Amino acid sequence: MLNVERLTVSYGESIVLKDIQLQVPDGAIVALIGRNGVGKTTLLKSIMGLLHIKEGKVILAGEDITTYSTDERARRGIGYVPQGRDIFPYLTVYENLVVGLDKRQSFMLEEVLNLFPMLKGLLSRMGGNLSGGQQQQLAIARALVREPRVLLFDEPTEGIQPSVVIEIERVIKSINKEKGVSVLLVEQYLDFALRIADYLYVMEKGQIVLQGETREIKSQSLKEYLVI
Ligand SMILES: Nc1ncnc2c1ncn2[C@@H]1O[C@H](COP(=O)(O)OP(=O)(O)OP(=O)(O)O)[C@@H](O)[C@H]1O
Repeated sequence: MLNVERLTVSYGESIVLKDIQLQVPDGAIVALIGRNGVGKTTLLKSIMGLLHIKEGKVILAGEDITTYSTDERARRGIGYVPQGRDIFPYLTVYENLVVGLDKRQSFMLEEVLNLFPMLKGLLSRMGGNLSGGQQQQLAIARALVREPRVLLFDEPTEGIQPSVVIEIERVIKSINKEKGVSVLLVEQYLDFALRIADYLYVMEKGQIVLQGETREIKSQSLKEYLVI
């Protein structure tokens, strides 16, 4: 579904991603893990077209989208739930969901709200008045209304209480199994990544240092890459 080929990205003179190869197969859940500052967010932003790519390609369903704008990538089916969630604080939950939405997509709203019953009761509440967990669910719902084929999550469990983490896990598994949405998630919460992902990539200093099927990777070797 999504292929990143030999991607190199820099901020000014400093190279932050070096020669990254990563694949999200059709219908798979892939987790990218690694310590703070190794380049995980930079990779998601590069896939989304938010950063200039120095070398390499991003391929979506066989099509080279490397030169496409962020909007064009979104239209072609890449959804993005950024770190910090980017909810509009002075828009209502409903407005946050539909802002910028095409008329064609409005019918998806009902279906998405069924995945998040909690949001149904909050539609007229201001986005800024929601808890962190509610905002995370709103950010996921907002991405889903746009019917992505592949969904990128940047640390969906960060700062979220355990009961909501379970809810988010349920939703991600459900959209993956029932809607066939492929998922790439960046995560520091190792147990969550191990529970949810079919395939894991580990990143260190801008490079992929370990990868494999989740069930085949020893959690001990993962911990070695994650402890400070
Ligand atoms: N806009 C920027 N300008 C310059 N350097 C940046 C910029 N954004 C990030 N960096 C640097 O690039 C490196 C990778 O950052 P990135 O945010 O991608 O890491 P990360 O693995 O997602 O970390 P975290 O888990 O803390 O979000 C870091 O050294 C960071 O300081």
